[in-house]
Amino acid sequence: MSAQTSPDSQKKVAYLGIKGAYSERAAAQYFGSAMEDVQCPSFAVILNLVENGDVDHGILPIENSLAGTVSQSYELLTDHHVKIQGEVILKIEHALLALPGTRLEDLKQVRSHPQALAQCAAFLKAHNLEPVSWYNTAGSAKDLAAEPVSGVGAIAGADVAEMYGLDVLATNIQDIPENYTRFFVLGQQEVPPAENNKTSLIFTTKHKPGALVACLQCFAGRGINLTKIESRPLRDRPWEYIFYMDFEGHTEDTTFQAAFADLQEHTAFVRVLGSYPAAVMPVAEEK
Ligand SMILES: O=C(O)C(=O)C[C@]1(C(=O)O)C=C[C@@H](O)C=C1
Repeated sequence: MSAQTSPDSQKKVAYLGIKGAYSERAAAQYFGSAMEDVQCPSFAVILNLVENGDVDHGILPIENSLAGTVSQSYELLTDHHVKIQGEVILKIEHALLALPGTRLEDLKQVRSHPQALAQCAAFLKAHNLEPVSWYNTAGSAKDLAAEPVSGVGAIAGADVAEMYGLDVLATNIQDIPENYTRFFVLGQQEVPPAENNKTSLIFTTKHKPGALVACLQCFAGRGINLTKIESRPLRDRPWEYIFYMDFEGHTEDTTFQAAFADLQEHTAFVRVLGSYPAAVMPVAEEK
């Protein structure tokens, strides 16, 4: 982990990887220049830093429109007491990078973050390339440049090639051109309502027939829109599940408060992960 020095007024923001990583771009999209980078080797380090107040914010990828949920992120949000304060949606366009002079047909292996490898599965298969997991997209490019290995490429954003002295062999190699990752902005405190809010919460049901329907009805019956639902196994209770849900609204809205009070009657455990301003989808660039 390394922090780059900057004026005191700037927010310390922890993200996975190094300059050029998608998490760094998401952070820059959200905070602009008011940010001091705290580069982290894993998502777990980010959560620890935020929870202990060692940074102001953390950036955590939560789901990708192609590869789905980043399950480790949900597990970390369950285990750590932090608040979701915002969300960012970033368009992800992957490129295949390699050591200068390498041709596509020279490559046998490609390194990248598992999420990026999953998003480019069709390209890798079509070119008979073996995916190799790396801690971060930009990190896989930097490490390849620092310790060159022939026959190995890296998947990262195309502009990362220039940063670390690599060639771009192919661009837009994700399975579907419209590829987006949603990130949470984490902090320690709740944030006040903005114009369009969302609230994320986790709960377990009372494990009886209709329990989940009753939970959903607390919100549906009050006209509160559900925007995401996800279930994960409870690690210590096989075949029981924890539910992650995102709703439109803020915990300070009276309707939301009524729904939440009702929900507490139907759940064995419930926790609000945070209310935050909803992100806007990036506008498609003119071709
Ligand atoms: O490796 C990176 O650059 C990251 O920021 C991580 C991450 C992820 O875990 O989803 C972020 C966005 C992309 O979807 C691929 C990788």
